[in-house]
Amino acid sequence: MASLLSSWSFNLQSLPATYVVPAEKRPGKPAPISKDIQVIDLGNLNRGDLVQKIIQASQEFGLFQVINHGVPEMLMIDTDNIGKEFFSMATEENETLSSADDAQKGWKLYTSSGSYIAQDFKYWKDTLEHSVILLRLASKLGLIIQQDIACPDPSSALGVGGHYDGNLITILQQDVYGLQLFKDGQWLGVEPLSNAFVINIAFALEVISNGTLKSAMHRVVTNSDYSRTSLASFVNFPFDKIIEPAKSVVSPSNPPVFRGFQFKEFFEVLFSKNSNMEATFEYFKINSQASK
Ligand SMILES: O=C(O)CCC(=O)C(=O)O
Ligand SMILES: [Fe+2]
Repeated sequence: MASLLSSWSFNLQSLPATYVVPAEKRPGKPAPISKDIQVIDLGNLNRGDLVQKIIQASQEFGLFQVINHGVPEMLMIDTDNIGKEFFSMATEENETLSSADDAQKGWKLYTSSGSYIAQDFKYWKDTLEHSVILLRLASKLGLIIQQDIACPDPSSALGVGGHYDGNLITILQQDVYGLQLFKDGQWLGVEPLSNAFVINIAFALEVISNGTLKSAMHRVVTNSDYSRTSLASFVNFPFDKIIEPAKSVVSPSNPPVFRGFQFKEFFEVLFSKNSNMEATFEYFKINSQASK
């Protein structure tokens, strides 16, 4: 395992060349925080209005925030602090925790990208990843804690490059600004709110909704003043689960836009297409004229 960024990157004067993102993918000028991204109060609406609001936000942005979700703010702060504490622990301690058989153990500790994303440059982040299997729901939940260290050159680096998540939805907690959403040709900043979860529509839900709900293209930028910790819970499926447009949403007048596939196939195709998300989406579309 390459050394964790957290162990060597403090007080660097310049960005090491391997972290310099190719010019066309660099963050460029700072994106404004968008006031259009909805913050939905789960405690304040009747169910019908709430469902409408969530559907609308999922169609329009593919990303929204929720407050009054029932998770105590103190617990969210404590969890964030545990993430920070973990990454500030002595390096040797962290690195002896990690080994080649991480996949079998159900957790991984790594720097830069996850294993299925092949990149010729590195992302400015460390990740601790857990895989939790919820047997009763027959689903899988991946929990990751990520840390983007204060970066010597935020305009040339990325915490995570632009991507869509492949799972059902992602539930995310962020403490410092960094998350951005791509919409209508521009990057919009997602406001960090200490009491909110960001909900991200991911590719499998776009497929299940037959393209009605849009998965959100997003990325993470770094900054030079603060380290950023985020916790993301990925609601996943067992790898052999068939993902396809729900029977209740397809009809002769609304034919399926995506073909059915095994969940694991998404990651295989993504890998075979060198992490090109658009090409991966196209691969699963029945008719490539279909809108995205
Ligand atoms: O750190 C974040 O806010 C988002 C991370 C992310 O997009 C991912 O890991 O898929
Ligand atoms: Fe993501």
